[in-house]
Order: sequence, then structure tokens, then C-alpha cells
Amino acid sequence: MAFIDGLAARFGFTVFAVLLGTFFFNLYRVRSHVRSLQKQGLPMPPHSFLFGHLKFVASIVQEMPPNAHGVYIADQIRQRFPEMNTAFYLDIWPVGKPYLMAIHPDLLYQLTQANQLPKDPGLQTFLKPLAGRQNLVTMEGSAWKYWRSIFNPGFSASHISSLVPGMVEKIEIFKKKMQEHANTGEMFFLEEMALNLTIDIIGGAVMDHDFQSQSKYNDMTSALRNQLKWSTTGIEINLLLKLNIFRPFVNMYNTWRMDRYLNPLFDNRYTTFQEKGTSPRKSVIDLALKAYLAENPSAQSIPDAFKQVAIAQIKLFIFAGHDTTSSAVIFTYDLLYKHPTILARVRAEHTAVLGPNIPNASALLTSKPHLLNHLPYTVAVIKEAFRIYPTVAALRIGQPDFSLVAPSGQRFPTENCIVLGDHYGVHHNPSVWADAESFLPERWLVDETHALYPPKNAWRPFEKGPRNCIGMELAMTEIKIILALTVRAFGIGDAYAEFDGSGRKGMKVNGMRTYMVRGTGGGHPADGYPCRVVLEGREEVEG
Ligand code: HEM
Repeated sequence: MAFIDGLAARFGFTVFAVLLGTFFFNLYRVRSHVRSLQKQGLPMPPHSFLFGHLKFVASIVQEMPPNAHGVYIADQIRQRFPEMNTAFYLDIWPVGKPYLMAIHPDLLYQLTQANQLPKDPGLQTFLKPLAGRQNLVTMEGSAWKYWRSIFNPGFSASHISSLVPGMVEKIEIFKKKMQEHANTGEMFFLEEMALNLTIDIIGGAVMDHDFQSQSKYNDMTSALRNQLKWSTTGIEINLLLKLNIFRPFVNMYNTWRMDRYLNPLFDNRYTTFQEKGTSPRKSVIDLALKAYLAENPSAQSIPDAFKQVAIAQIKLFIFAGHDTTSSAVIFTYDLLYKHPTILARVRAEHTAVLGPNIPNASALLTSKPHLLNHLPYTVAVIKEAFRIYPTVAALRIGQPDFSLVAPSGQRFPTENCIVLGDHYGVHHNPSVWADAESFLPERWLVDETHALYPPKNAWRPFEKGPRNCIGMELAMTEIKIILALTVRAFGIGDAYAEFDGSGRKGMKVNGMRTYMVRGTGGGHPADGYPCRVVLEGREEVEG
């Protein structure tokens, strides 16, 4: 017994010594690499050999609200070191690999447009429980090309236009709910309602299916949302969050719930497809089936391997298509209602294009979706809101012998780094944008000679280049319709003052209480956006 105890102790000690040795070896390796970059004169905040930039980042995080999104960090550093306005390194090992944070459009152009660096494999940590290993966001090379070309027709302008009536129907339900809140006058959380709306819209676009989550409980959307709540990016500092032993079980259960809902839908669609020989539909599910059957005309069934990838893609589209769009709608509302002159101009444009009778606008857009192309000021507002609140970023993995080059000629090697194409950092960079912190939709309407004219490649909420967002047009159309059907009918005011207690709860980021919080991928409005709604445009509503 004593012999076995001794053996176990020796084994335990050896494992501990190996782990400790590996830790210090990696610490030395990473810190030496970052130090060598520093010695070459490359920009970074003050670096400690023991802590890297961890203490420095922690000091920034501490000054922000506890749940503020990570997209703010690069901008906060630029504010402290104004000369670091193109790119800089950040060594956060062992929480994650060192980062090269790029906050200048020329560098992002090199990252995603002129070159194709692979996606950061860390994205899998977040996306795998949601959409498996094989999904359009994380795929590379020929597999990505194959699937992107299958889905592109589902996001063409003409197809999106055909989706408008379905979107209008769902927005009508949303309006009814807004009206109920206006009638009670009580404070409520807009995010929950907006998420239900956008997930219903995406269900229509991606699957030609109505989840009806705005009206009743839906197990698929509930499982997806729960999966998101349990998601992790893998770079949490909080070890309890990082190593939560329950996560894999919750993930498996939610995956089972989603598959239980989606599998029969997929099978039914396949049966219809077989019966009719083809499908005129262009939803993601139909496009996947069409592609398979075009390549395998004599197939009697869909192989499991193909079905699994197709369903993973569907889950990805439902996630990517609703989460970001809901946040964008709320941030746009927030900026609009805080700028009454801009709001008045948007309302005037809607009246001019859709007529003064507000309830008529839904039927009008259903029969004439092209009217959406006549709302330039509304589009300018949406673009400017995306500039102020870009909710996503581009993560790529650095490569040996690949550097990003600043306009000054300074070269930023990417090897051994995650490269963050930081949309928030670019959009708020005062060396790039005139009056970067102000909400100025007119910058999207002035000509090239004007000081406010947007610099080339500087607006990138949907990224640019071949891996840009496939759903950009869909999201823009959706937001346009939501605004066109609601901003004249309602007045929305945030209720943060009422919601906030004392202490940190009421903290702001860059002076804004409506800041982006982390949690489920992209930035979300803080605290679910507590607000109140009032009815406006009453004469027109009744008229
Ligand atoms: C406010 C709305 C949205 C924002 C801000 C947004 C943002 C982005 C960004 C920045 C990327 C590129 C990420 C990278 O380069 O690593 C991306 C990719 C993607 N987005 Fe979106 N997105 C939005 C809406 C949508 C919608 C509505 C859909 C689908 C219905 C969608 C599906 C996708 C997919 C599938 C990709 C991967 C494309 C590829 O790699 O080929 N997104 N999105």
C-alpha cells in the first residue's frame, strides 16, 4: 500500500513538475517574442516580463462596467496612447495568445481584402456548440468556397425583395407588442422583444419557416438562445466561467433539442423536393438540398454526413442572422430617439415615401418593396448607427512572413499572434474619421470633397472582402423596414436612469449608458435595454 502511495505521489509530482515546466517555458517563449517586437520599436503599452499586458488590460477593464464588451479595449488603449492609432500588440498570455490589434482601415484592407489570412481557430470554441465544426464562418479554402457559392443566391437583392412581405408580417406582431407596452406605460426590456422578432424573420429567410417565437414558446429558438447564454470565447479571465464543468452537458442537451426540431423539417423539405422534382424556394435549407441533388441526381436519400453539415449551416445562419440584427435595431433606435432633429427628418422621409397614413405603410411595402430603395436618409442613419456601434470584429490567425504595413511604412509582423481587425477601434479612430464620436448621418450624404466624407475602407461593420457578411443586404433591409414601420408610430425612450441602482450598475463607456455588453458573441445593448414606449403620430394612425 505504502509502495502504491509512494508511486502515486511520485507520479503526481512528475505531472505537476512537467506542467509547471511547460508553463514557464511558454511564458519565456511568448514574452521573449513580444519583447523582441518591442525592441524593434513596434508600438505596445508598457510590457512586463512576468505579467505581459495582463495587469495593464485589467486596469482598463476595471474602469469600465464589469460586463462591457471586449470591443472597447483597443479604443481605450488608443485613447491612453494617442500615437498608437494604426496597430499595436497586446500580450495577454496565458489568458490567450498575444494579439495584434489593428485599428486603421489600410491595415484591415490588407488583412481581409488584399489577403486572406485564416480565421482564428479560437472561433471554434464559441461556434462549435452552436453550429458544429463545419460552418460557413469557420470553414476555409475549397470547403468554404463550395458552401458560400451554394448560399449566395439566397442573399441576392431580388430574393431579399421577395422576403419583404414575410418580414412585414412579423414586424406587425412586433408593433402590436409595442402598442401594448405603450398602453400600459410600464418599463420593459426591448432586447427580448427585438430578439424574438429577428429570430422569427431569420426563420422565414433561412428556412421558409415561422418559429412564431413572438407569439409563443418555441423549443428550437429557446435551445439556441440558451446555448448562447452558456457560450464562451475561451479567453475569459474568470476561471469559474472558463472551466464550468456543466457546460458540455448543457451544450449536448441544447444541441439535441435543436436537432430534434430541425431534423424533421429538413426531412420534410427533402420529401417535398423529391415529390416535385425541384423547389423554387431560395431559403438556405432548399439551396443546400438543391446543391446536393444537382450533384447526385440519382440519390434516393440524403447521406447523414451531408445532412449534418447542412443543419449546422442552418443553425449558424439562425444565430448569425438574428443576434447581431436585434442589437443593431436597438442601437439605431437609441441614437435616433436621442437626436430629435434627426428623428424628425427620418419621419419626414417616411411620410414622403410611404404616405401620411401610418398603418397603410405595411400594405404599401408588401406590394411595393422597391420603395425601400427611396429612403436615403434612413440608410444614412442606419450606417451611422453601425459606425458608432459595430457589434462584431474580424479575428484572423497571424502567419510567418506576413506583416501588416501602416501608412507610415512601419511593418507589423503577424506571426504567433491573433490579428484583431477591430471594427470599433477603426470606427472611433479620430485619425481616420472627422468628428468620430458624433452621430452624424449626413456624412453618408455629402460629396467626396466634404470633410465628413467617409474614408475608403473605414466602414466595416460587415467586414469587407470575400469573407464579408453574406447577410449584409438582408440585415440592412430588415432594419430599414423595422424603422419605416415603427418610428412614426412610437416614441421610445431608454429607462436606464430608472433602472439603475447605485454603484457600478449605472456606469458608462465613453459617456454612453447604452454601451455594448459581452455575453453572446457580438455586442448587445447593456441590461437588455430597459425602456418605455409612447404612441406618436396618433392622427395618422387613426386616419
Ligand atoms: C447587424 C447584422 C450583422 C452584422 C453586424 C454582421 C457582421 C458580420 C461580420 C463582421 C462578418 C465577418 C466576420 C469575419 O470576417 O470574421 C460576418 C460574417 C457572416 N455573417 Fe454576418 N452580420 C450581420 C447579419 C447577418 C445575417 C442577417 C446573416 C445571415 C442570415 C449573417 C450571416 C453571416 C455569415 C454566414 C458569415 C460568414 C460569411 C463567410 O465567411 O463567408 N450575418 N457577419
